[in-house]
Amino acid sequence: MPAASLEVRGLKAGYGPTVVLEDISFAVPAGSRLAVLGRNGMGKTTLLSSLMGMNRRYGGAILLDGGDVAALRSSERCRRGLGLVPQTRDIFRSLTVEENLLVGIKDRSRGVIAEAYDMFPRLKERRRNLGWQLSGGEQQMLSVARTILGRPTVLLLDEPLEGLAPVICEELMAAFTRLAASGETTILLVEQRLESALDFAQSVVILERGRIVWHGAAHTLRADHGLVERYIGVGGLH
Ligand SMILES: Nc1ncnc2c1ncn2[C@@H]1O[C@H](COP(=O)(O)OP(=O)(O)OP(=O)(O)O)[C@@H](O)[C@H]1O
Repeated sequence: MPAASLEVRGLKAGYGPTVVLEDISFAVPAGSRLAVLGRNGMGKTTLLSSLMGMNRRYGGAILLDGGDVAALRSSERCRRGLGLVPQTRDIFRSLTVEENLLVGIKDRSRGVIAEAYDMFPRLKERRRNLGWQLSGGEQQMLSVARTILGRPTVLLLDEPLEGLAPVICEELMAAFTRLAASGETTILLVEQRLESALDFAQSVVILERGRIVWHGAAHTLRADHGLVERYIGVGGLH
């Protein structure tokens, strides 16, 4: 399946009675790469979980290739092509790498696991290891690989580089870039490492207190240190 477009219109969402996101609107063309930036606690994770239908929505539309999925439950949104790699790296710690991948293949044949091993050869070497025996970087690769085996047409990545060594970050970013280049997945990346996010993304939205305060091209943000200091913090770019 080719990548899908994503359009969010007037999304208002939060947790129980607490409204976190207000009036969120943006569009991501099919096959493109968007970075979602902002300081801690500004609503980035809430945005991704709201797109997946994992918390409360008060209003607004979420259009996947033009079809509104906002009223659908999470499992149905997954079936329609949304895939999330959560910040918590949710792998099964007591299952092997291969067993974790089998969970991700949905109704496809076991052979597709080779795709995950092509993407991250390290996982093949460790295929009989249990989840808890993996390093943080390997756990993240497994979490990403498992989501990708579900063939998402829009992939949501929540701070995939958090706490990882630079060499592992490079390996992950290279894999995301290859994935984006395949034309099969539109990618939304939430990331604190600004340089990596701007190297990867074509466009950017910046969240502040649950609202979009800036939306534009990655190269425009990179060139505007004043903007970076204002919304992301001093030292964001080197
Ligand atoms: N389960 C929850 N119940 C109530 N409020 C929550 C819940 N999770 C997050 N929030 C609140 O929502 C706001 C946005 O949090 P969120 O985690 O989306 O921000 P973030 O930009 O992803 O931050 P970080 O970079 O620290 O992960 C914060 O004020 C937070 O306290």
